[in-house]
Amino acid sequence: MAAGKLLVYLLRRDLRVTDNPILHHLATASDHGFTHLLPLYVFPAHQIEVSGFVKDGEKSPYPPARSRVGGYWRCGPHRAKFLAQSVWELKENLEQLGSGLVIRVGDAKDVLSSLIQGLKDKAPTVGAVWMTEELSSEEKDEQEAIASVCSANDIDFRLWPDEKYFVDDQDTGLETHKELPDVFTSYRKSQEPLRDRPRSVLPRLEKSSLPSFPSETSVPAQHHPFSIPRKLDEVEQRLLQPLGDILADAPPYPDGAESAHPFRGGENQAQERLRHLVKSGAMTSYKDTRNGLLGLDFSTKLSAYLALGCVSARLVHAELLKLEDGTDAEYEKTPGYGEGECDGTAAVRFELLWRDYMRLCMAKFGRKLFRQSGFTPSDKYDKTWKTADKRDAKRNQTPSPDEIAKILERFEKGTTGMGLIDASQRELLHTGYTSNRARQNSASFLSKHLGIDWRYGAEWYEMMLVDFDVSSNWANWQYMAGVGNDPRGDARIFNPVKQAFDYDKDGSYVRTWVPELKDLEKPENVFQVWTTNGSELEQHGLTNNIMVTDPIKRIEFTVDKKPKGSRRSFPRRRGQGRGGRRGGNGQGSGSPGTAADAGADGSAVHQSGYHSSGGMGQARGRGAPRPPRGGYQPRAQYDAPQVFYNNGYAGPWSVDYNGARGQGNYGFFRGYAPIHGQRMQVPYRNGYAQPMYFPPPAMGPGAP
Ligand SMILES: Cc1cc2nc3c(=O)[nH]c(=O)nc-3n(C[C@H](O)[C@H](O)[C@H](O)COP(=O)(O)OP(=O)(O)OC[C@H]3O[C@@H](n4cnc5c(N)ncnc54)[C@H](O)[C@@H]3O)c2cc1C
Repeated sequence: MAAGKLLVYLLRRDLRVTDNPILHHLATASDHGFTHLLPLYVFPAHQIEVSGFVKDGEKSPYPPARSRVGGYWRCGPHRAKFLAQSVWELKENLEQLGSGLVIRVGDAKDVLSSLIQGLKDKAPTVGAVWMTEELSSEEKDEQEAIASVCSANDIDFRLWPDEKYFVDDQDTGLETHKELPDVFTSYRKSQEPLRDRPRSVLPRLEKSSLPSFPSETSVPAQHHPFSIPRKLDEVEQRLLQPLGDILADAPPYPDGAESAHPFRGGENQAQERLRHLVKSGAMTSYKDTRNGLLGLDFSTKLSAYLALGCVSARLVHAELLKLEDGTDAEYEKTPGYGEGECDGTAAVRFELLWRDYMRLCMAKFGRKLFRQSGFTPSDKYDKTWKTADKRDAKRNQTPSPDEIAKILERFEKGTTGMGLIDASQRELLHTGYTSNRARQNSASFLSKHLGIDWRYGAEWYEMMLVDFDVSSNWANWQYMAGVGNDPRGDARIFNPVKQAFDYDKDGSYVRTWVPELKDLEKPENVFQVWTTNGSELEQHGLTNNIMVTDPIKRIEFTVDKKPKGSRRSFPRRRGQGRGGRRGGNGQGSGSPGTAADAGADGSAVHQSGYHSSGGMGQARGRGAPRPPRGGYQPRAQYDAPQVFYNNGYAGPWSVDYNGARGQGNYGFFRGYAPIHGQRMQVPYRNGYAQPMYFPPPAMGPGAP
């Protein structure tokens, strides 16, 4: 090996050669002084189980990579695979540039120490270690550990800013992270217009422009007791093998169900996906489709690539600019070509800013990201969570810790009896992905409806999500659990039945992922199977199904009021006309439970809670929930809640959203919400459920 100076570039979540500041610097600066470059990726033993790489007869020196609260694997099979593919593609791309990638497993500081020792007194010697800075606590600890290894060996260490985000850290206007507003809207306003914010993408690297890759024989082998296979499928297999069955008796993959995220990892795949999204018009229509639940293109599915740094947010922005400015003939036929920013592309930027914001919150609040009380200041925190851990449970916790453990298992498997939640959980289990809408509902269900420690959910997601990202996941869970930076806190609760009616009108999504329910006639039964009448249950072999006999939560969803201005039923109809489909559904005057529970206004009042406990134990609100201000806000306004309804607030509560939203829609949203309960009324006409209109009747089909 030639004499010289070697730079070790330790990659983590910057798995790309395009728009990579470190590689760009090495390829273009003439004064960095390195003759050799050793790009290094380490599968980190504390975050991903690496015992599959241990040689026969040996034992891993590292503890199992399990989560703290729920004891789950920290990285499940979907992300492990996607990560391996991304690392492999990075290796191939570096090789195409005339460089390479060394892949190792273990603790990064152990790997680095062993490399430094192995290269000691050889040429080239290790002159420096560089890595991209991350702001999460574990990654910061790792950075410090690497820095101390370097310092002990008299080696330079440098952290580079992480440039995979939308607005560059230097351009946010924040002097320190402490200045970050606690409300997203304030931060957003400080950054608008978003289209002007991102920096340009760095130029593509020329072949052979990087310092030489050291000869293979000079690079010390993986440290004991691990061995690294040379083929991608073997690496994948070693990562997956220790994980075993994630859940015993998990529902099988449903026949015919198609993953919304069938994508392979890697930066080429990311760029291909990005170009497809722009060319197909999916970016143009994003604002209208982003709340979809089934299919590939209702949303971008770029999250997993963004999380691993296979693509930078500014590259996404740059591709949108080509469409908006009409500067790339490839997009000539795409709607919106050359017409500037449209609602769809603006909404994508908006979401990318959310991602930035979650990361900045993490920087601001540090380890509070993982705290049960979240970002909430201790003096304002008064919650009690239900737990499966006997040591942590309050005395007389109801349900008991053992019962909570069973409830959690059913939540994870998707057998709660709440259709939307079960579909989402099964989709997640089988594919590693579930939509933002479904995630919000699942998180709200676990934390607010069931009152279970939200960290179980966050850890479960950490294991299962293909796109897990520490700040996006944990801060979104906090947000949904009411301990994060949602200004509405406890007042924002998603009703999964109403949400299902809104976003899965005919139940296609639930039918796809919970196939036991696919032949049920009425969506309301699909959304809560226990509401189905006895003969239909029997007909479909569901009579003894646990989702019927013991639903974890019952939400009374009454169908007994006329909507204002509504004229027709849900847009997609199967079978006969209105009367045949909606009639006699048992949800109106004859719905199960409603007659017995009829309240003063003739509609249902239902004590909703655990099937066995009859209470949520969450009557600790900080004031009555407010209706949204400023009229109906479509999702693109984002800060406006989709659903408000009571959860444990004392006293009768009556809100007329007609007035509040100013558009005359959603008039069904009124009445009393009992303590520990929710009661919703969907529009009801001639005995049939009516649609919840969007757009509002003033513009849509229900307009007078
Ligand atoms: C409980 C919960 C957990 C979540 N966990 C993660 C996670 O671990 N990793 C992750 O990337 N996202 C997470 N999200 C945010 C969001 O659900 C996903 O980013 C999105 O569903 C990914 O699909 P997509 O790429 O098609 O998103 P799109 O709708 O196409 O959005 C474009 C991009 O914007 C970003 N984005 C969108 N919504 C959000 C958001 N609410 N917060 C932060 N970034 C957002 C993502 O990078 C996404 O790829 C979570 C949301 C909730 C409610």
